[in-house]
Amino acid sequence: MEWLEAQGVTGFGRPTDKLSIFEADAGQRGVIALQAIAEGEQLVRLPLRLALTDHPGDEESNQLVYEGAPWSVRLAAKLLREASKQDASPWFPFIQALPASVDTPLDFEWEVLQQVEDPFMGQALDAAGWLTQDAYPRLDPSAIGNASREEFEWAHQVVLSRTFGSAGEDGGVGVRFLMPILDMLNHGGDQTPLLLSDPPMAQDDVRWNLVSPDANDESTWEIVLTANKAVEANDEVLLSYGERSNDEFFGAYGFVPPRNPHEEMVLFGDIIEALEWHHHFYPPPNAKEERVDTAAKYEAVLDTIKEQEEGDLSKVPASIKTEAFLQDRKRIRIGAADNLDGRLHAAYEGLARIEGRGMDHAFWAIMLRCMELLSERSPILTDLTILADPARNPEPHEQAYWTTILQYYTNAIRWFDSSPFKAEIDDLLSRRPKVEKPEVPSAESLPWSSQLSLVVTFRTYKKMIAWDTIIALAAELNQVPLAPSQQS
Ligand SMILES: C[S@@+](CC[C@H](N)C(=O)[O-])C[C@H]1O[C@@H](n2cnc3c(N)ncnc32)[C@H](O)[C@@H]1O
Repeated sequence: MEWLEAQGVTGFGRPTDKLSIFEADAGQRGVIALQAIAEGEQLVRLPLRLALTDHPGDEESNQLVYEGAPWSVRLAAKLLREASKQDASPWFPFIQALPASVDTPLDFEWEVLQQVEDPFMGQALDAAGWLTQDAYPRLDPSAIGNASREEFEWAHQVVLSRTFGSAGEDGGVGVRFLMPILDMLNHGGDQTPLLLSDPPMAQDDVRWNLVSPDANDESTWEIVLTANKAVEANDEVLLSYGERSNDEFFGAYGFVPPRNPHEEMVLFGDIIEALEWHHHFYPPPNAKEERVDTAAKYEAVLDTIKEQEEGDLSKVPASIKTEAFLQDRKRIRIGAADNLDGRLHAAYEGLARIEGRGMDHAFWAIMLRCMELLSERSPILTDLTILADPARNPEPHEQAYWTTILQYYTNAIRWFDSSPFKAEIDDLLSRRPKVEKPEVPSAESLPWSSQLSLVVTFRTYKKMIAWDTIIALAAELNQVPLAPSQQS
């Protein structure tokens, strides 16, 4: 605290200030209001020079770190260089306050990670693990203060779970930085009351802004923390880490926010995979059609989508268009609240038009894909039963939530099973080629742990998204009288 005061930080940690750090049982820390706070109150001022930064123009990093290293590797290397200087580093008190370990899925047990069930999350975790493995031997010891592999892994996880980014001039990310105090705030984002498609409420209490009274004099720049709403004394103060899907919160930060309306599920790796899948399940209605004619139809649809993609991409700031971003953007997702990827809908509608199928075909096809993905995972009702089990989930609010949700999806699935869609979908799914898969033990048979609880929660939200899409599309197709009631 003395260090913060000496650095010119105001509004934090002294007995008269309104905010302070608290530590929970498991060693997790957060920020608490010591007194009532009014909406709009400016709470903390942090001089920008306190930030440990990385940006493409950082000469020291450009010299020491290998070319093409991702920002997270560069910032982790910088953190380790400062750590190695011990108390000769101006950031030493900050570095000492960083968590000794960061519990993210990168360190989870193998049996637990096998329960994730989402192949795209699995790939993302493999890629994140590989990035650390690949980076360490490529870094000269002088770039990382002679850190060991374990120390580098720690620094990389610290960076992934605690970095903030300023807005860049082109609308992308400008400078990425680690900032004392700001990094003690836990996430409170948008949250829905029950289903992911329900209207959300924002849970964050504060926001940060970069203020630059004199644009030419960086020594005057500050990060200012301001209250978004009134906060009562003794309440935890939360900051939104942004509108992200659970993949990012789970993969980089090691938690799953409750009822996140920005949750998504990947249906296909890219639009080509989506078209190949379509061709398998919905071969051309005219059996005599030549292969070349079919190929031409698919190519016409693909060209239209690619043109649209290129148009959309041209509006994206250059600083955002990293290789990882472009790869991720190819993925075809569904979100909460009937949120379909426009490319998928346009592609399937385009094919329906060319092939003379009904215009509701796209909805049928997407519903089928959701069912297929669900059929490859453990049943949602089993997961919900686990999460609603008081022996596994003793927290009363959570248990009550999962019990209500279990009831809702029990009704929803009963409703779907008696709908006209069920037989047709089952028939289509029975035509899938059989794929041999390795046997994975059920989650129920594994010892219950906080890691397993997190993984089961993560995969359950994915299944909720898929079921919500099926229900919304079925209602849209209007062949059934009513969507299931939310009441039990
Ligand atoms: C920026 S730090 C926040 C401070 C951190 N709690 C600490 O003890 O140093 C981000 C980490 O805090 C935890 N965290 C933040 N928000 C959370 C939330 N809403 N639920 C659970 N854990 C959260 C996660 O471990 C995450 O990796």
